Amino acid sequence: MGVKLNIYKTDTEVLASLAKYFADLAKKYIAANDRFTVALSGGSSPKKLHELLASEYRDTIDWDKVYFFFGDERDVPLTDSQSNYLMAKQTLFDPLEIDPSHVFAVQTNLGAEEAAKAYTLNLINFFDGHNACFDLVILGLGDNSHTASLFPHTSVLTDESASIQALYIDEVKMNRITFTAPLINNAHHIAFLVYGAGKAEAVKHILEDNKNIQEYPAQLIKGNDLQWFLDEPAAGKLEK
Ligand SMILES: O=C(O)[C@H](O)[C@@H](O)[C@H](O)[C@H](O)COP(=O)(O)O
Repeated sequence: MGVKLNIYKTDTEVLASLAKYFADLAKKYIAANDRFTVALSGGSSPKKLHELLASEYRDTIDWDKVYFFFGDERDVPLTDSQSNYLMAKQTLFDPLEIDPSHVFAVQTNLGAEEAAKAYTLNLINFFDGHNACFDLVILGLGDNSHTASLFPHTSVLTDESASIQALYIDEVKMNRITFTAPLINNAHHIAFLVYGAGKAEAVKHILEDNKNIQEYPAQLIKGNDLQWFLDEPAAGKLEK
């Protein structure tokens, strides 16, 4: 399957569509495998998605069979306002009273390098030694065309291993722990959640410009089912 663009007039419609997609996949995989594995995105865009899932889908998804991971994390305490884990805890895990044993936070208390190694072991254990294959990976997009913590001109962009890497990102002046592109691309389904005119340039770079992964890292993301959930402002620079 190729890339599917789901473009809506407003961010509210984008979020509603992705929430339904999430719910449909959850039901499908829970019915098939008795579990649904999802890697969440950080940043601010997913907050409203989480809140929508925790409210509109509280009673329609068997949340006790959903297992949560993080496509990337900042090297800060899990209580820090910059923590992707804390954002998800506040907007999704706490409202839904998710069993903490079903949430795999990056153990940043170990330090970035050790946290990446520990996370890799967690994935090996969870996926019984097989290459981690998430049912769904949700991604955001930075206005500089990064996704997860795959930032322009960083060493992780050419890492061909399906793994978790820790690296210092000069652009944000902090260590990050991130899935590599091959690990993301192993997923059954990948969904970009991007809204707002500020992302329009980056969306065009990723979807229409010539291949240049150092400048536009999100071009690395490929998959069997790769879907973009966009509002019209974010899609505003695409060829009509
Ligand atoms: O840890 C992170 O920051 C995210 O994983 C990152 O890749 C994010 O998705 C983009 O930076 C977009 O962030 P916004 O949604 O806040 O624009």
